[in-house]
Amino acid sequence: MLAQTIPNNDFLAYTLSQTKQIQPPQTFDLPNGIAVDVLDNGVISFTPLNYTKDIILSCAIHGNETAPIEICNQLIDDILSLKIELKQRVMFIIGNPEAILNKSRFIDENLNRLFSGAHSKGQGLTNKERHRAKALEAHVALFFAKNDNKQRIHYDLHTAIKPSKHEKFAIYPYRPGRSYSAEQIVLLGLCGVNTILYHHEPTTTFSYYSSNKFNADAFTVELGKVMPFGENDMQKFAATQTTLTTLLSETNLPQIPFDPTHFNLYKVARSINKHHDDFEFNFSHSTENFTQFTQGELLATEGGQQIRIEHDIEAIVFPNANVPVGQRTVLCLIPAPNEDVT
Ligand SMILES: O=C(O)CCC(=O)N[C@@H](CCC(=O)O)C(=O)O
Ligand SMILES: [Zn+2]
Repeated sequence: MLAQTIPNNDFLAYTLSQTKQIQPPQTFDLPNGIAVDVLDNGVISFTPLNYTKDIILSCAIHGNETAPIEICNQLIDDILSLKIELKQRVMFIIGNPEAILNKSRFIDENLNRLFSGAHSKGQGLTNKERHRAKALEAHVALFFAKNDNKQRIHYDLHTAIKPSKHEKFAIYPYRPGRSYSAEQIVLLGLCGVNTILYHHEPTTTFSYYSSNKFNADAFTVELGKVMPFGENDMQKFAATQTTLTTLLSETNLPQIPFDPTHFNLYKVARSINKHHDDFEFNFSHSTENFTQFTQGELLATEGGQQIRIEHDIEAIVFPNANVPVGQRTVLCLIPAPNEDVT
């Protein structure tokens, strides 16, 4: 039965084989009593009899970010083949299967700019990413709706286009009125993620959607640099894989106090959006994420205007001039050692 449903327990291969002809939702039980629901193409949930957390692990919101896909597919295989004794309810999402097949970040539009209803604004539901964003929002809403007394967690796993001075880092979505979670930052640290960026405003990303709409402990987690399938050094992700396994298979997590000196803590000072087609950075294409600039330095030009560094020192992340007008070209960061973490 199981072998027929997901051959070789390879959910990625199964998902990629289904992009043209999507099967209706399927439900079955594992021999250890875990209920498995294949809810949509690339969406699968596992429900143990008793649990305390509702966890979402998503990957391939950008189709060419392969390491997170390999990590999630391995975790799914480990659950299906009973190597992991699952103690928490979990839903895995392979975000954009068609972009995976196309080996590209997206097909028509950046999926991670289409959440919190952005899919239906402006031009409306006119392409596959817009439909997918709407469908994924519904899956998240249904998954989290089942319980309102469990801890909700969503790690949206990515890899970055540029190399980074801090290889692994997480974006903590804007959450006014809620302190940051020490337990979660410590857990990210165990994943090898020792750099945190506190976002300063609402966004249309997947992690912000889960954080804002469902009070989830949600993060965009950047695990390294984008590589094609077969070129990821999986040793670099061993701590992440082990810690996510612990998250899924333990009832109680290790109690480690949060020590801010173990982390690089930044907050977003500003997000620089593109206003003109001629937007250009004043630094080389090979500049790494977290490169620092000093006050007054010229960062970029567009429409005859100069954009300069405003604070004493700002570090940049995700520079990308090749985005549509209106979208983010870069985030400028300043140190944030004293945010409210409890
Ligand atoms: O390396 C890059 O330029 C982009 C990597 C990436 O996909 N990052 C996410 C961050 C989302 C967030 O700000 O939470 C994205 O740009 O969608
Ligand atoms: Zn990404």
